[in-house]
Amino acid sequence: MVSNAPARLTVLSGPSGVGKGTVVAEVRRRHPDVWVSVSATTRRPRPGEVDGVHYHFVEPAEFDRLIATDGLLEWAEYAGNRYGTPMAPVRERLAAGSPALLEIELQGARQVRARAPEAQLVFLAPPSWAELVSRLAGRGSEPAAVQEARLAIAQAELDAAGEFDVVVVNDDVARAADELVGLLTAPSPGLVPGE
Ligand SMILES: Nc1ncnc2c1ncn2[C@@H]1O[C@H](COP(=O)(O)OP(=O)(O)OP(=O)(O)O)[C@@H](O)[C@H]1O
Ligand SMILES: Nc1nc2c(ncn2[C@@H]2O[C@H](COP(=O)(O)O)[C@@H](O)[C@H]2O)c(=O)[nH]1
Repeated sequence: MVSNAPARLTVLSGPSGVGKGTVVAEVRRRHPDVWVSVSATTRRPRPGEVDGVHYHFVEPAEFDRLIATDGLLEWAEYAGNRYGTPMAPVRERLAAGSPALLEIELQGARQVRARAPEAQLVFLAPPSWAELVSRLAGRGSEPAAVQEARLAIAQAELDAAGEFDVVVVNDDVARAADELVGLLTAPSPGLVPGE
């Protein structure tokens, strides 16, 4: 199963509210051995989010330090906050021959492509624009102005779907998770980013 798959770095990207976190949670419910990177962010935690589990919640100065010490595989400013993938855990996973999954936005996906061209880039798309708007509003985790900002970014992200190796439509969580599991288990060459 997933734990026996060859080492591969997979990026899951897609607009805010499309369901990336939901689909990854379903994949991990079925396959707890799937390893997902925990990002660093300057965003404040939402209710229920746990430091070190959902994100490493850091102050801007600590994020500056991570950048300055080349501690991030990629990072981006998104809707007023910064987000980045800690480099060391990803390198350790891949060097040990184990796959790694990143759930990140478009700018970060582009940086991974430039730094690790063999990475598999997967775009999660909504079934429609109206459904994306409805999911983001329905989640209710951001005020209306922040939802608007995220939707403005989402337009550009949807336009970039063609840059990805695969597009998975999240019309149904179970079906999208099936597809993602298939991609995570597909054969690929090994890879250690930054080497
Ligand atoms: N296939 C689906 N059908 C209906 N609702 C869904 C589906 N997938 C996810 N959702 C719902 O959409 C909302 C947004 O999902 P989620 O938080 O996983 O999105 P996300 O892409 O991780 O967002 P962000 O990038 O902002 O973190 C949630 O309320 C979730 O329950
Ligand atoms: N470039 C990166 N993007 C990341 C990372 N971790 C998460 N994200 C993406 O940011 C947005 C907003 O996330 P939210 O939790 O505030 O809703 C979303 O698209 C995430 O996928 C990262 O390390 N690098």
